[in-house]
Amino acid sequence: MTKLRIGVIGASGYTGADLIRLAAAHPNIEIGPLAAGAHAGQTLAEVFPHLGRVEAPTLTRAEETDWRGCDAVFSGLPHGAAQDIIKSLPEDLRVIDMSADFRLRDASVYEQWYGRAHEAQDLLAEAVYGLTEFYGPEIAEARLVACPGCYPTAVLLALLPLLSAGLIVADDIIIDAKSGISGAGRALKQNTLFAEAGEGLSPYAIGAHRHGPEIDQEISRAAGRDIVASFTPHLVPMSRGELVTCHVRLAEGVTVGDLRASLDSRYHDAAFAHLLPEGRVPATQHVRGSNHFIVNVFPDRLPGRAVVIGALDNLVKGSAGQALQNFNLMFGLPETTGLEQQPLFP
Ligand SMILES: NC(=O)C1=CN([C@@H]2O[C@H](COP(=O)(O)OP(=O)(O)OC[C@H]3O[C@@H](n4cnc5c(N)ncnc54)[C@H](OP(=O)(O)O)[C@@H]3O)[C@@H](O)[C@H]2O)C=CC1
Ligand SMILES: CC(=O)N[C@@H](CCC(=O)OP(=O)(O)O)C(=O)O
Repeated sequence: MTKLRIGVIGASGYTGADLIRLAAAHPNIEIGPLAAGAHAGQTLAEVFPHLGRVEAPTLTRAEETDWRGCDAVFSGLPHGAAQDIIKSLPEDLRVIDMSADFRLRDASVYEQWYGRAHEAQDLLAEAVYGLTEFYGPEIAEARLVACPGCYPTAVLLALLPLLSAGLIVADDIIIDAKSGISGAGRALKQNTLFAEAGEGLSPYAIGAHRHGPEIDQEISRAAGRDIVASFTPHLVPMSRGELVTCHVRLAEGVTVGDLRASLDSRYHDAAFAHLLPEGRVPATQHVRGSNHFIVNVFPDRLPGRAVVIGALDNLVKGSAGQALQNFNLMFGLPETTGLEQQPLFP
C-alpha cells in the first residue's frame, strides 16, 4: 500500500500527541520528522510514554528539521509561533494547521483578537477553512488548511445547516460552551493546575473569547449577512471533551421538528456528524477519543425557542481528528481512513 510521509510540528503538545496516536494507526501514513520547542532532543517515548511503541525519530527543533521526502506536515503550535514557522516551510509541502493563525480571513480581525499583525498574509489569502463537512471540495485542493478551533467546530456543525436554511433567527444566538482542560494545551498554566481547576467549573473570557469572531465569520457566511453570536466558554474538570448548548429562536412558522429534519438531511450520510434520535441527550462521554460529533435539538420552555446541543472530543474532532480527516481529503483517501475507532467509554 502506498504510504504518505508526514511530519508533525508541535509534536510534544496535546494536539500533536493525538495526531501521532491517530497517524500511527493510519494505513497510508509513515511518520516522519517530529518537531518541538523545549522538548527537542527527547524521544517520543520520553515525552509521551503512552506513545512508546510508535516508531518515530527523536524530536528536533522545527528550524533544524529536514522536511525532505514529506508529503504533508501537521502543525500543532500556539498561534503566532504557527505562522512564523509555517511560512518558512518548503513550498511543495501541504500543511494542515491546527492553530488559529490562518482561520480568520480578515487580517485586521486577526490583529484585533490575537494582538499582533499577521505576518504571513499571502498564506492567509490561500488558506482554506478546514471545517470538513462544509469545505470538503476546497480542502481537497488546498495547500494550507486552517483547522477550526474546537469550540467553533462544535458550534458550526450544530448551527450552520439551520442558519443556511433560515430556520433560526440569526441575530439571537446564545452559546454556552464547556471544555475539558486539555483544550488549554500541555504548557504549564496556573488556571489549569489540578488544585485550581480539578473541583470547580468556571467561565472565562466572558464576552471576549477569540473564538467569538471565528464563529461570527462562519455564521455570517451561512446567514448571508454580518451577525454576531453571544459566546461564553467554561472550563470543566475533565481531561477532554466539549459540549456546546446553543439557545436559538425559531424563525416564523418553524418547529423543533423542522430543525431536526434539517440536521438529519445535512448529516444523514456524514461519516462523523450525527443527529441523535429524538430525545437522546448528547454527552461528551459518548464521543471521547473518537472523531464523532453528535447533536440534538430540544424544545425550550420559552415559546418559539429551541436548544441545540452538540458534543465532540476537543482533541479529536476538535483538532487532530479533523486535521486527519482533512488530510484524507487532500490526498484522495476515504475520509474515514484511520479514524474508524469507536469512542472510549466509560
Ligand atoms: N488543545 C486543544 O484541544 C486544541 C488546540 N488547538 C490549537 O492547536 C495548537 C496546539 O495546541 P496544544 O497541542 O493544545 O498546545 P500544547 O501547549 O499542548 O503544545 C504546543 C506545542 O507547540 C510547541 N511550541 C510552542 N512554542 C513553540 C515555538 N516557539 N517553537 C516551536 N515549537 C513550539 C510545544 O513544544 P515544547 O513543549 O517542546 O516547547 C508543543 O509541542 C494551538 O494553536 C491550540 O490553540 C486547536 C483545537 C483544540
Ligand atoms: C479550555 C481552553 O482553554 N480552550 C482553549 C481553546 C482551544 C482552541 O481551540 O484554541 P485555538 O483557537 O488556539 O486553536 C481556549 O479557550 O483558549
